Parts: sequence; C-alpha cells; structure tokens
Amino acid sequence: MATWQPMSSEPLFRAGVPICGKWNGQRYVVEGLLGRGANGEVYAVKAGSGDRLALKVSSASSDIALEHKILQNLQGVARGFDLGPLVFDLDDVDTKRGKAFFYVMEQVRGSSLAPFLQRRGRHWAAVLMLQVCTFLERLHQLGYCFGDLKVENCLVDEQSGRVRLVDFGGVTPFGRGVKEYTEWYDRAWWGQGSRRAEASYDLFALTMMVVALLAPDLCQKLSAMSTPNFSLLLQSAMSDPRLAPWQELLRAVWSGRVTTVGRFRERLMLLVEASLNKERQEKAADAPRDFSDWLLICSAATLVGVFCLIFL
Ligand SMILES: Nc1ncnc2c1ncn2[C@@H]1O[C@H](COP(=O)(O)OP(=O)(O)OP(=O)(O)O)[C@@H](O)[C@H]1O
Repeated sequence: MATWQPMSSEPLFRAGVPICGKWNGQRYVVEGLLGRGANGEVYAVKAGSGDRLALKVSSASSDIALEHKILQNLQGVARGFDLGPLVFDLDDVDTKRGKAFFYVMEQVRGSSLAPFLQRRGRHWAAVLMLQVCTFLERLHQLGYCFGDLKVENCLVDEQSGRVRLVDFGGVTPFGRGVKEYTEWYDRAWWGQGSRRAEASYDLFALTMMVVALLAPDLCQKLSAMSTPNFSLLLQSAMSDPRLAPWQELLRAVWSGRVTTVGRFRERLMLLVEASLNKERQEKAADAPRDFSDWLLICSAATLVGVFCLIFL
C-alpha cells in the first residue's frame, strides 16, 4: 500500500474513527484533532483500556520512530522528572488514503500561551518562562538541547498554570547539529551563531519566545521580511515599551553575556517577583478572585520558593 500524502487540508482521521495498529494490534478511537504541524497531525484518542491519550501520525516513518525513541530515552534518564509526555505504542496503520505511521503518548492538557496571557495578564509571561527554564536546565544537565523550542510547542494548564512541552522531534544530543527548527527561533537564521546543539541555542530561542508572546505584531512583521534583519530586531525590541522589563535580559543573551539557562533564570527571578507583587496589588483591591486565580498564584509562588531553596 502506498504511503499517505498529507497534501490536502483535510485531516487524516475524523472523530469516531477506529485506528488499529498493524503490528501491535492496539486499538484507539479518535476523539478529535489536537493540532497539526509540518511533520504530522496529533489526535486525542481513547485507548481500549479507556485511557485518553494523544496519537501523532505522519507520513514519515523515520521521523515518527525517531521521536518515539527520543521520548523513550528521556523517560529512561529522567528519573521521576517530567521531561516530556509519557510514550507508549509505535505502529503503522492502513487508511483509505494510504499507509501512515504513528506513536501514542500521554495527552498533555492545556491551552496555548498567548490566549492564557490575554486572560491572566501579560505579567504572567515571567512565570511561564521560569517554568520553561526549569525544564531546559534539566534537559541540558542530561546533555540534550531541545532544538525546536517555540511558543507553539508549549501548553499551559489553565487551572494550575503549569507549562508542559510537546514535540520532541528536535531534541538533539549536545555537540550535534540541530535538525528540526523554526526560523524565527533559530539563531543561525538570524546570523547569530551556529545550529550546533548547545545550551545557548535553546536560550536564544527562549528570548525569541518572549518577543513572540509580548510583541506578536513585531514578530509577524520581522518574520515576513524576505531576509532576516537582526539589527532591526534589536532596535525594535529595545524601543518597544511592551518589552521594557525584559530589555536588559534580552540584550544580555543577544550580546553573548548570558549563555546558560541558569544565568538567565537567576535574572528572570527578579521579573517573577515583580509579577507576583503586581498580581497581589492588582487583585487585592478587586472583588474576591476565583479559585483558579489563587491556584495560579500559589503554583507560581511555590516555584519561586523551590528555586530559592535549591539554587540560592
Ligand atoms: N502530547 C500531546 N498532547 C496534547 N497536544 C499535543 C501533544 N502533542 C502535540 N500536541 C498538539 O499538536 C500540535 C502539533 O504537534 P507537533 O508540534 O508535535 O507537530 P509537528 O508536525 O511536529 O509540528 P512542527 O511543525 O512544529 O514540527 C502541538 O502544537 C500541540 O498543540
């Protein structure tokens, strides 16, 4: 059977469709589409056991097998730390549109960062970035670079404010070349360094996440230009009032003064504390907040506390 060619905008599966793995024989029922990217489609599925999982399907068997292997390796070394969705079945399936390859993983619940910030306030950006830093520091300690770090690959749980990462296709051992990346976040595209997998590669992407989240129109304008213009990015970011609290930190990374996530996190703590104070002040005068607001503040405060205990 020929391989499925994801040419049309029509997703491969519709809700209610059963998927039966050809080799392992596991059965899943599609509940809906969670997202689509350049490499595949991700579906919410219900397994035979009743568990709700996520199934990533692609026409590229090697990509699917590699991602599955990366996630499995990370689970092997993570020792209780959450370094990505738990991963299960790897198989292929014959569909009406051809053969497709899939793996099954834990379904990460959460929404995109941008709408979360719109609802909760822009000052939450520092708390979200702090969590991404924690994740990156652990990954770097294990000798891996995340590679394709971007806003679209982070999901935040609305209730707890907890951030999780998805799409581990770009994870690369330190020293090798990053193979999966997105131009806006790629320092090599901006002419600001190589694609060698190292801590500073992810750190550059982290700063670009800040710009993309807090000044999305700037990100749109600059990424639409035919050639990347780093001087214009620098000039625009340094004069944009929305990025004012972040300017020193962005400049420190872009000028090469800060090259590790640990150093970035130390400076970020000041912004997090300022965010928490702002939240307290703003809401103190308001009507009683809802339960989820308190949960969010507590989770952020706990994060700050844990950092102080471990690192200070
Ligand atoms: N485990 C998961 N749980 C919930 N949602 C997920 C999960 N994995 C992926 N998604 C959703 O599906 C979207 C696309 O998935 P993913 O980024 O893995 O696809 P991709 O084709 O590799 O994308 P890219 O073009 O970024 O390489 C994600 O942005 C996310 O919203």
